Amino acid sequence: MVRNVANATAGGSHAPRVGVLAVQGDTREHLAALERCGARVSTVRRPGELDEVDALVLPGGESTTIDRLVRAFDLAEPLRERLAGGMPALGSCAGMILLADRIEGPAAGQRTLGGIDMTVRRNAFGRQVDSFECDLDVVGVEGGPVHAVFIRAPRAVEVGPGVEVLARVPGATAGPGQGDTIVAVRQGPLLATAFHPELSGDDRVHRLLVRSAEATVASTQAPHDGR
Ligand SMILES: NC(=O)CC[C@H](N)C(=O)O
Repeated sequence: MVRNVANATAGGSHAPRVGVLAVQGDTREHLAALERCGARVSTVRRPGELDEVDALVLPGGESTTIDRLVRAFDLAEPLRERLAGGMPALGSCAGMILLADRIEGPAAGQRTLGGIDMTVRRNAFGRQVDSFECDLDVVGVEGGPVHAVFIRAPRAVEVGPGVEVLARVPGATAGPGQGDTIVAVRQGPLLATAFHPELSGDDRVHRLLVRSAEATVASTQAPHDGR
């Protein structure tokens, strides 16, 4: 049951509205995590719904399918514009791929929305560790490591100078032949994780997004309209 906690943020200011892109992939767990962080939430399938949100989660799923569907729903250009315009966003797994400026050896015709200056490799952990879990220290997340669930996850193989690396999986965990691998990054208001933060019952990664959305909303509100 989804609870309305719209007034739960400190100072009684309006809680930000955070959308979850809902064309394919897992949305329910993200919506619940965002609500627990004090956001108002909604699903986004159309450009008009995108206009309503202050921030957006791009969930995991299948990045080629999500790419096809956002284009079919006329969402690709509006999404690119919002991302380029500074809307805070969190991309998880397939969502991380969508936020990447480049894919290594993309599937035929596959495009991304872009926003983060990095190259990602899809299904980067090979068969041995197709899916795995581990505890990771994530820069900016306080209170100990995050339990990270990886499902046919990508990794960043190259990041530009403006990209902050938030987490790496040690080579020993990532599997034979792998060095330390970049699995969480931030560039300005855009966050991406190769793992699924919505599946661990730990809302601290979502909280980073909601904080960023609160800051964006606060900076665009007139000084005296917060009552
Ligand atoms: N869990 C996921 O989101 C998997 C991502 C998927 N392997 C892709 O390339 O799109």
